[in-house]
Amino acid sequence: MTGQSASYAIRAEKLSRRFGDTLAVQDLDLEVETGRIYGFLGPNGCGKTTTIRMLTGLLQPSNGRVEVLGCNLPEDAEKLRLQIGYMTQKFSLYDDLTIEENLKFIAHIYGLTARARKQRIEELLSIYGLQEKSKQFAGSMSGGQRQRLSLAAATLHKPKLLFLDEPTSAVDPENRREFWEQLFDLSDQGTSILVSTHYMDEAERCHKLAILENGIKRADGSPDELMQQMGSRVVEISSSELRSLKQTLIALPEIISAAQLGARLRVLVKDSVDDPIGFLSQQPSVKPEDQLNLVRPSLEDVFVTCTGVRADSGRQQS
Ligand SMILES: Nc1ncnc2c1ncn2[C@@H]1O[C@H](COP(=O)(O)OP(=O)(O)OP(=O)(O)O)[C@@H](O)[C@H]1O
Repeated sequence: MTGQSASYAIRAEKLSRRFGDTLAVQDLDLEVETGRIYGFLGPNGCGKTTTIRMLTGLLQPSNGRVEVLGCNLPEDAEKLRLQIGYMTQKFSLYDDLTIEENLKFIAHIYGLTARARKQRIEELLSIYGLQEKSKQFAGSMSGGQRQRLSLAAATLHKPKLLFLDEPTSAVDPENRREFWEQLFDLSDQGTSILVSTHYMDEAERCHKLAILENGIKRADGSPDELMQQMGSRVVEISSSELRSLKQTLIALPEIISAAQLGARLRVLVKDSVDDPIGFLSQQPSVKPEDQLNLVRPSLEDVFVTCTGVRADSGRQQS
């Protein structure tokens, strides 16, 4: 790949990976700008981990080209190693070492001198609010603390690029929010971040994201761009007969999905319908007293329009 690579932390062209008969990742083109947070949004099994492993140089692609921080992979994987941080889905630290011992161990691996090690560990314990717990065994920490320790370990060597594979799947909403504040601090300091998730609220925080399904990128862009260009419009219907209304509407070819939200039915209508409210009002199952409103799309609507499934379930939407 040539030109413009300085402004991109990651560039991939036609990246593919096959496992036997399974095409886990298929012809993925990707551009992640330096200093930005880029998300992979998709259900379990859509190829997020496989892609991340190829981008870190840990897994050889079956096809395609990858350039990460100016290194061509897989040839330059060793050169890249010290410049990236990788937080995997599983807690990969030692339960029977304390928080401080875990960080010391990682610092040894990165070859920090005793002085640099002490200074950096103190800094990390403070950034991630772990000073009071530094002598506690990692195995006895809460989900949120483990996650903070994992982030401290992944950033110990101040990597330019950070890969986070579903980093918040085991933590509560408050810890998730705090975790994202820390990611924005890192991004503000110039760190590029690639994060995979199946949470809509997390995806919406990314500067840009790619929606993945069955190893294929269905759409990419900023959350706003994706919502503006989604190819459908959203109508919410308040009615007394939501269950039967839903069944009749989803049988229409113009309707992408209809999902009940409390007392309302959220209906995705294809863009080919000029006047979605007029169209729905004419349906015999919609009663004159029903209330119909055109509403702002959410990222979940984008996801359903692109894939026909919900990101957090993998099930077919109806
Ligand atoms: N080492 C492997 N051998 C065989 N198949 C694999 C291997 N790794 C991944 N796969 C398959 O590739 C597909 C994508 O898996 P991948 O783990 O990348 O998805 P994912 O989106 O990260 O989901 P999850 O969050 O569940 O890990 C799946 O069908 C999976 O079974």
